Order: sequence, then structure tokens, then C-alpha cells
Amino acid sequence: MLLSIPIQSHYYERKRIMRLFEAKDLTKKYDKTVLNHLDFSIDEGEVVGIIGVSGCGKSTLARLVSGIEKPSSGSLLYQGKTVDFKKSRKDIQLILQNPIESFSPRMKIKQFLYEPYHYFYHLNKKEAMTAIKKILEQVGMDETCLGKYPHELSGGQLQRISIARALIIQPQLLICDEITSSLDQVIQRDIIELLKQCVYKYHMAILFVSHDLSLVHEFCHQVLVLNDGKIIEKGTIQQLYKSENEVVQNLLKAAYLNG
Ligand SMILES: Nc1ncnc2c1ncn2[C@@H]1O[C@H](COP(=O)(O)OP(=O)(O)OP(=O)(O)O)[C@@H](O)[C@H]1O
Repeated sequence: MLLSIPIQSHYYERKRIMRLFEAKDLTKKYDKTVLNHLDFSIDEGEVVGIIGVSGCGKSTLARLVSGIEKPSSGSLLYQGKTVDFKKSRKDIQLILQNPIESFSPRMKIKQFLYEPYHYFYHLNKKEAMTAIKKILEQVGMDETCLGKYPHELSGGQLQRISIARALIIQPQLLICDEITSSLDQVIQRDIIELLKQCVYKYHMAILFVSHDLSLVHEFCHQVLVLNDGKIIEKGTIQQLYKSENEVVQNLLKAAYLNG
């Protein structure tokens, strides 16, 4: 045994536990098999971390769970039924590492935040604007961003706007693929705090792909370790510290040395 990461873990309470999402025998092949017969589940209000070395299939898994790519075989269940990603647009949302990819370059931030109110809640612009201002406050932004285009904001500001949009939509499952990796540490912390509030207030479940084990340590209830297309270990981060698996030990050691 093993090194522990020097950060205070702070596990916030989960209110009730119901199975939200399940992957069964999930396989994805391109020219080679990237994900190989994976089984895992995510409960309501649960934060599940995905870690593993570069190229092990983390982003591929995020794309499958969010429905932007189809598995080669296996099934994905949402509340016990095969997911219909068209119907589940409100329930399952993805935020990417590079937030600019989620924005249309010619759409002002105001429109980007108004769309979900219009589409999911049928609010008119005046009603939505009152709500948008409140949400902006929650993510630490002010109204001046509303008249701007995406390229006029920084990466951290765009990531906050992406989270604001997720707060508006309030999905049951939010998939975050390396969303803090291009941000400085202070903004990383703020974003994790915001996501914790989403879990706490809205009982949102989060699939959190990250190479930053200190954030995973602080944020995730359960962690899956991917290697060579397979889940080689799952459990709390404390359980992972006790793992005899060499790959897991090396990941934790590398995180400690880099941290
Ligand atoms: N559309 C694709 N076509 C062919 N191969 C792909 C495709 N997408 C991913 N791959 C391959 O699948 C493997 C896993 O890639 P993926 O991006 O999921 O890994 P990752 O763990 O997220 O990596 P990183 O930590 O570097 O972001 C890689 O070998 C990659 O080249």
C-alpha cells in the first residue's frame, strides 16, 4: 500500500438511492476494440469518476453514454429501459473539455441560454431573461456576457456558461469529459463546487471523466478504472488505494507525484 493524495476528501451526503443508468456488456470497436464488454451503473445523485491512462477509452465511453455515438454491441439502460437518446435529450447532457465546441460561433450567449428555456419549458424571452440572470449569478457571471459571442469569452467563462445551461436543463445525468483540464486551479475548484451544488440541490448524477485524481478524490462517490478497454477496478477512491492491481497503483502514484 499506497500513497494517498494530499487533499481533504469531503463526501457530501446522497439522499436516496435509485438506479438511474446502466451499461451492460458494452463494446465499442473502431479498427480495434476500444471498449470491451463493460458493465457499470450510475445511481441517482451519484458522482462516478472515470480514470485511466491516455487512450484507454474514457472519451469514447463519454460519447456512448451521451448518445453521440452508438455502441458496437451491448445495451444502455435509463431508468431500467433501453435509452432513447432523442426522448432523453433533457435527461442526459454532455459537457466537453473544450467548451467552445458546444457553442455556435454566430450565436450570442443570450440565445445559447434562452434556447433550453424555449425548447424544454416554452418560456417567452422576458420570462426566460429573469431566470437566466439568476442562473448567471449562480455560476459567478454577470449580465454583460449575454450580448457577447463565444469567442469573446475565456475558456473558464465559457465552461461556466456551459454549466449554466446544464443548470437550466437540469438533466438527471450530466457527463463531464475533462471539463476542468484547461482551466486554472481556482476556476477548477469553483466549477467543482458548482457541480457539487447540482448534485446536492437537484440530485443530479454525474459521470466525471478526469485525469486529475485529486479532483476525482474530492468529488466522486465511486471510481471506475479503465485500462485496455476494460474496467479493471471499481470502488471508492479509498478502496482503490488498497488495490493490488499494478496499473491502479501506478495511476495513483503518478497522480501523487504530479500533485
Ligand atoms: N472515431 C474514432 N475512430 C477510430 N479510433 C478512435 C476514434 N475515437 C477514438 N479512437 C481510438 O480509441 C482509443 C481511445 O480513445 P479515447 O479518446 O476514448 O481515449 P481517452 O482515454 O479519452 O484518451 P485521452 O485521455 O488522451 O483523452 C484511442 O486509441 C483512439 O485513437
